[in-house]
Amino acid sequence: MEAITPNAEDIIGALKTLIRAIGEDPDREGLIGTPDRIMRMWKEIFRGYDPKQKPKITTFANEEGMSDIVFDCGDYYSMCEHHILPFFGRYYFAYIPSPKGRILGISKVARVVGYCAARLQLQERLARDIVQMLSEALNNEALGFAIVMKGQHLCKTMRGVRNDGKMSVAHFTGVFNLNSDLRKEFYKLIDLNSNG
Ligand SMILES: Nc1nc2c(ncn2[C@@H]2O[C@H](COP(=O)(O)OP(=O)(O)OP(=O)(O)O)[C@@H](O)[C@H]2O)c(=O)[nH]1
Ligand SMILES: [Zn+2]
Repeated sequence: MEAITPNAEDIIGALKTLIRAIGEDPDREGLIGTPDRIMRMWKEIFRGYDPKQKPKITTFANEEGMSDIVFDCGDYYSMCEHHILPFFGRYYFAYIPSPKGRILGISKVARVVGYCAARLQLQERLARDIVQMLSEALNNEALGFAIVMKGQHLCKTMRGVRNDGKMSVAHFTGVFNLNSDLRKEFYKLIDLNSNG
């Protein structure tokens, strides 16, 4: 199917229609700039569709042949594909480099998380997209990846079922799948990094 690339006027017109649909006047002073603002905001929060904004993932030769667990964690913000409402939370990531391969520049994990999250997502798919992109950057030579994503979905808190909206996903590859001791070490690192 051919991609539709509507022009700014069409997008602003569509947003005005939606604003009218909720019973508002898109031409009143407070709302006059809103469609344009949403259009610019979507460019930013959905930059994950733009290949030009794909982060460049710096890697280094693993000169010492290390195969320790490397851990990183941080926050993420994404949008659920069912309701286009935010879900967000903490991610906990680990990998074990190939002793003969390459290692990741560690800030690139957060950059990849941010890029993959900037799409209409499922929390489950987001976890896999992150691992896939980082694994490919290491020529799929790393020994294994682990990721836990905790998330709060506004589509479960501010509407619908209206409960606390918490969801967690854990995804493992390679040695993390094969070795339960490694998974335990990973969960210990999550505990160490969860308080304070
Ligand atoms: N597995 C998964 N489900 C999600 C995610 N984000 C939202 N959902 C769920 O997607 C489902 C969509 O269900 P539908 O029945 O089609 O939509 P709905 O009528 O708005 O459902 P309610 O939220 O129960 O009112 C809901 O159960 C949401 O909670 C996600 O990241 N992963
Ligand atoms: Zn949703």
